Amino acid sequence: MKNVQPSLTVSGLSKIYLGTTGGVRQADFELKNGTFFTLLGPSGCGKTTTLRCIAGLETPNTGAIRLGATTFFDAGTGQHIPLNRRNIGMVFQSYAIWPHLTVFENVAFPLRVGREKYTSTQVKEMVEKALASVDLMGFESRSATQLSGGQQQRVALARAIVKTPSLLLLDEPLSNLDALLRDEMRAELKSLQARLGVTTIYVTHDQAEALEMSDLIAVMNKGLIVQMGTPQDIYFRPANGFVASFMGSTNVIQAKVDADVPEDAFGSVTLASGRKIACRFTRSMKAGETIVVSIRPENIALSLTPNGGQNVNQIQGTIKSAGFLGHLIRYEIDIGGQLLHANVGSHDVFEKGSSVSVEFDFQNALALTVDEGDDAAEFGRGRRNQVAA
Ligand SMILES: Nc1ncnc2c1ncn2[C@@H]1O[C@H](COP(=O)(O)OP(=O)(O)OP(=O)(O)O)[C@@H](O)[C@H]1O
Repeated sequence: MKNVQPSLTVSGLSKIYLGTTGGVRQADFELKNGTFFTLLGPSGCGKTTTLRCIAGLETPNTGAIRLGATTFFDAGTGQHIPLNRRNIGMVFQSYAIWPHLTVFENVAFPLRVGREKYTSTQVKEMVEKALASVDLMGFESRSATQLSGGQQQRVALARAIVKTPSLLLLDEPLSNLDALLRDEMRAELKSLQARLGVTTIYVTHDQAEALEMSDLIAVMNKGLIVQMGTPQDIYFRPANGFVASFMGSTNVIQAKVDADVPEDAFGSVTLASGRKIACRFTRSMKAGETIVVSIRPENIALSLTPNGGQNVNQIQGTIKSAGFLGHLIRYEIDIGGQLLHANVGSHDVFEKGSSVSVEFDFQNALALTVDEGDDAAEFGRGRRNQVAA
């Protein structure tokens, strides 16, 4: 890492909207050149605010933003480079394509209004290159209104890259497309970004999108970056209960720590039912602390009689419901007032109401802190405990 010139450095960035508590607080990140970086989090967590500060559309309250040797913004020195001098390409959810202009003129727009002057041959070359990158050759003279949603999105992308930006900012660019097209565009967008090698910041609230496309993800909650890491880090090693539950597909149940546990160790916790289980702790925790335990549905085995084994938790539960998913059945199991989901092979059929042995390895039960500001009790029930198939 040491020898790589950081492409974008954001340090101590805060922007809180006047008279509100909304915005972003103390965001810090450094992106290597060419990184696909995603700001991921629920609605209102501050993703767009962060992006707008980097673009120069908002003036931060504190912090600094640097791209290589260029300071975009520094609250300490008062430096502030305006948007049109940051060489940034942007695409938003609403494509902001001009309906009265042709595809060519939409893409050429940044070349016509910028400070730099281009000859008509240069404009033609640059627009054609950008249109070829998004697979829209031959559409130059079409009116933007004669395009499908997906094609309009490509035009917006072509316009964002026509000046070969140093930074590409994408704010939920796929959310207006239907599910099938969205999937297709994810792969296309990722390969276009890799081809261009442009550092990209992508805003989304869609976990799958973030996992599939990113080199690095920052999960945000209530204005704060609560975890930053690779998709694998975020998925397999969530920093706390909020990240685990936000990433979906996991059981998040409330528990209390039985005795002090050091970092990177196994320890015992007590569930709401009074049942004790062993968990893996990635950080030290104190006796009596309220925590959440994350257990992935695919790591739970069900049987009519306990199989037991070394380093395996065994809890008795009752099948509440079953959902057939083809190759899997997704069971909802009551374990003494708390609900767990288990995805098991569809050859293992259990009747509703039957008593089952619920088993999972100690190491697959991850003890996590409850995120600051979130109510621990919220994690043990209701929506927070819902897991996607
Ligand atoms: N111009 C503004 N004035 C006042 N408050 C604002 C303004 N823009 C955003 N906010 C508030 O700041 C918070 C963060 O908003 P932001 O748009 O950054 O969230 P987000 O994570 O991008 O959400 P979404 O996914 O819904 O777009 C929200 O509470 C929002 O209501």
